[in-house]
Amino acid sequence: MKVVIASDHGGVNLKRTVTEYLTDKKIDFTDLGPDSTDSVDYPDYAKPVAEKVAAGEYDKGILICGTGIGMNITANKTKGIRCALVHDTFSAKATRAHNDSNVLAMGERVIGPGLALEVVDTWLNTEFEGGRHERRVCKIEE
Ligand SMILES: O=C(CO)[C@H](O)[C@H](O)[C@H](O)COP(=O)(O)O
Repeated sequence: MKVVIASDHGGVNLKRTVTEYLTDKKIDFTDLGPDSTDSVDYPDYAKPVAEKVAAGEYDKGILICGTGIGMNITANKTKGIRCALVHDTFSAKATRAHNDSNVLAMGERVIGPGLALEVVDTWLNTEFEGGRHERRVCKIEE
């Protein structure tokens, strides 16, 4: 699995925690930045992640800002992206199983690092169920 990840300044610390987890799990990932807490604009980082996932360069994307909301809104403007804003493991599982979400958005100012890693682990390791959900995902794409 190939993962692309980015944040804004409000998500850079949680992004470091997540990239350490990805490294530990030997998951192939690319970090599109930023590397510091200097203020940046989240659309500048969310859009490239969405475009790379939509183009098939990566299987999944992870976006982290203060709330996750701005990055979630931005990513979902790209055709083919189903970005889910998630801060609990039930939703992490459900959005993979039912929505086949291909980008995960989280907020560093919302969730602690321990739960965030559980969310990431659940989201990366849950398969799409297909069946009735396939029909609904097709309707989103239409
Ligand atoms: O996009 C967001 C809100 O929808 C993120 O939380 C941003 O990280 C936040 O807006 C950044 O705010 P700041 O006051 O410039 O740090």
